[in-house]
Amino acid sequence: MAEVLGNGLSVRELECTRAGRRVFRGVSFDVAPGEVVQVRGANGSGKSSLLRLLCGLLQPSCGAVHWCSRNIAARDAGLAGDLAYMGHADGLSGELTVLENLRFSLQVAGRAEAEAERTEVLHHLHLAHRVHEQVRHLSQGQRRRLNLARVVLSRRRLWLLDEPCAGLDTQGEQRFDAYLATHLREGGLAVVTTHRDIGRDGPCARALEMDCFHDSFDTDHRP
Ligand SMILES: Nc1ncnc2c1ncn2[C@@H]1O[C@H](COP(=O)(O)OP(=O)(O)OP(=O)(O)O)[C@@H](O)[C@H]1O
Repeated sequence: MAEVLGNGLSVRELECTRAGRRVFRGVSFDVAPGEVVQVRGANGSGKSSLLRLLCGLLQPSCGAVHWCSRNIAARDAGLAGDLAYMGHADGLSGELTVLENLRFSLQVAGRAEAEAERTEVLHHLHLAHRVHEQVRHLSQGQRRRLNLARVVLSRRRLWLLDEPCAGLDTQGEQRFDAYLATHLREGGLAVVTTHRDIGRDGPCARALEMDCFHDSFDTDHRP
C-alpha cells in the first residue's frame, strides 16, 4: 500500500458495495492540514457513501482509510475525537431548544466551556434571537445553520460535510465559506460534498469526481 500521511487523511483503493451492488472502486486521495477536497458527482455516484466510509459509519468492501497513519478500522485511530461529521439527517432534537441542542452537542464534543464563542457564532449565523425556541419551529435553512454552528464550535480538526449548504440562502453560503476558510487557515482539514464551487480559488482546494470511479458497464448513476 502506498505511503499514508502522518498528520492527515489517506484514502487508498477504496471500494464501496451497498446491498450487494458495487457503488465505486479504486478511490485514492490524501487530505493534508489546510486542505479541502470537494467531492462531486451525479446523484447516486456515491458521495454520501464515501463520507460515511471516511468516518467509519460504513465499512469498505476493499481498501482502507487512514487517519494520522492509523487505519480507522482499528477503532483506536483517534478519529472520533478529531471528527466533525454533518450528514443529510441533522441529528437535532425538535423538542429541545436551539440552545439545549447546542449545549448537548458541545458537551459531547468536550467543549461545554465555549459559551462566549457560542454566543458569537449564533449571532453570526443569525440564530441569536431564536435560541430559546424549539428546533421543530425552525426552517430547514435555520436547522442547517444550527448544524454548522455545531461543527464550527466543536473545533474538530477534520470536517466531513455532506451538502452543508443545502437549504442555505446566499448569506448562509457566505458564512459557510468564511468558516471553512478560517478552519483551513488554522490547519484544519475538510472533505465536502457540494455542487457549489467552494474553495476552488484556494491553493489547496481539489475536486474529486466520483463519476470516474464506476465500472464502465454501470450506467445506473449517469444523468
Ligand atoms: N442504505 C442504503 N442501502 C443500500 N443502498 C444504498 C443505501 N444508501 C444508498 N445506497 C445506494 O448507494 C448508491 C450511492 O448512494 P449515495 O447516497 O452515496 O450517492 P450520492 O452521490 O450521495 O447521491 P445524491 O447526490 O443523490 O445524494 C446509490 O446507488 C444508492 O442507491
